[in-house]
Amino acid sequence: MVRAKSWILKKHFEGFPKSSDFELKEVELPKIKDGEVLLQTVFLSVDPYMRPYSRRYMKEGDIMIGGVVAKVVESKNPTYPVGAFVVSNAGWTTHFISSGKGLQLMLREWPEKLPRSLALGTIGMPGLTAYFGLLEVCRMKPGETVLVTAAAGAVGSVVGQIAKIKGSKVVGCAGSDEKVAYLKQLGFDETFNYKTIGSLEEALKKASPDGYDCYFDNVGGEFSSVVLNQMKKYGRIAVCGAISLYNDTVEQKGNYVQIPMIFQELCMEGFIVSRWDNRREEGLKALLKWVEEGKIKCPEHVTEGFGNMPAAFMGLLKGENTGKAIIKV
Ligand SMILES: NC(=O)C1=CN([C@@H]2O[C@H](COP(=O)(O)OP(=O)(O)OC[C@H]3O[C@@H](n4cnc5c(N)ncnc54)[C@H](OP(=O)(O)O)[C@@H]3O)[C@@H](O)[C@H]2O)C=CC1
Ligand SMILES: CCCCCC(=O)/C=C/[C@H]1[C@H](O)CC(=O)[C@@H]1CCCCCCC(=O)O
Repeated sequence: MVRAKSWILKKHFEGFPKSSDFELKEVELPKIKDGEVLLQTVFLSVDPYMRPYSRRYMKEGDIMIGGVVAKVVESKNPTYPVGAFVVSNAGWTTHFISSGKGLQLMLREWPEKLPRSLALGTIGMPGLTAYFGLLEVCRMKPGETVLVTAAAGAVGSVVGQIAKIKGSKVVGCAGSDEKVAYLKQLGFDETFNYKTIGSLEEALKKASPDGYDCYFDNVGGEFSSVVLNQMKKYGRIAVCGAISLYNDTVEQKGNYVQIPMIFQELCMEGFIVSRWDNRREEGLKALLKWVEEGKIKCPEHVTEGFGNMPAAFMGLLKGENTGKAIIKV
């Protein structure tokens, strides 16, 4: 018999999450039936969406939502033999039983030398978000100037690197001098620490005096209102995330967007990466190829130990991670 440990949402978050909002529970899993598999989690992901998602879609007592990489340890389903690795939205749990529904076998061509954790980051959901957000929503063209926020994170670091591969100038901002230095190593052309600049308007102007063709928006809020006035004519804004707002208890009142949108004839589009589920394999293969060619580097911030998941999640929301935040069981 296998005992599964799971992190439960004990109390809905009010403002910034607290340790007491989570509870660790242990249950004995039943024997698997025909068609089922028993999986052992190897890596887990913490992502910003878990904060707004929990309020909208979860109830107290539910297992925290999230993606994992897991290994098949018992199988009565020939599609998932013992030893196979899968990606699944199993949530914050060490073991689980599945009928196979929702399991995604890892790419057959996954190279031995690449950490499987990348299937939760650069060669997974965040990498696909960068790929489709930049190429399909921003419709970036060579020679254009791209601005990306939360640039040292899982999505932002890939956006910047794809934009360089595709021949644009990239401006990235992040919340510490170490992160900003790292962006330079990734090949970003201009970078700044948004927490230490005097004036955001001046920092944006200095980085690109002619303005921006594309804005890959990971943070939303006041920051993005300022960016709107620095967009070039016919600029495109991919509204990917709004992490600066996720922990708010009182809704922020921002500037209206219409005037800059009309004068500059901007296109602003929100998106969820699952829109391109039918092109998932194309995106993953492109990302894997760039990683293998050394054109995309894959920073990771790995926390050891399943017991540290709440701390890793809160750390992500505080900006402790450079690259993808991963938990190694
Ligand atoms: N639309 C979609 O389908 C998807 C959207 N997303 C969104 O993309 C964004 C980035 O996600 P992801 O790459 O996984 O996370 P990251 O790895 O970028 O981690 C989050 C980062 O956000 C930054 N941050 C935290 N608080 C603030 C704040 N108040 N203002 C500005 N920055 C802040 C921190 O970096 P720093 O130190 O620089 O502040 C932190 O490291 C999120 O908004 C997320 O919701 C992600 C996946 C799919
Ligand atoms: C205001 C919330 C913005 C969340 C942006 C974000 O980070 C999205 C991440 C998605 C990721 O692809 C994996 C998910 O499950 C996240 C989506 C969560 C909300 C989906 C809602 C879809 C629906 O209601 O149909």
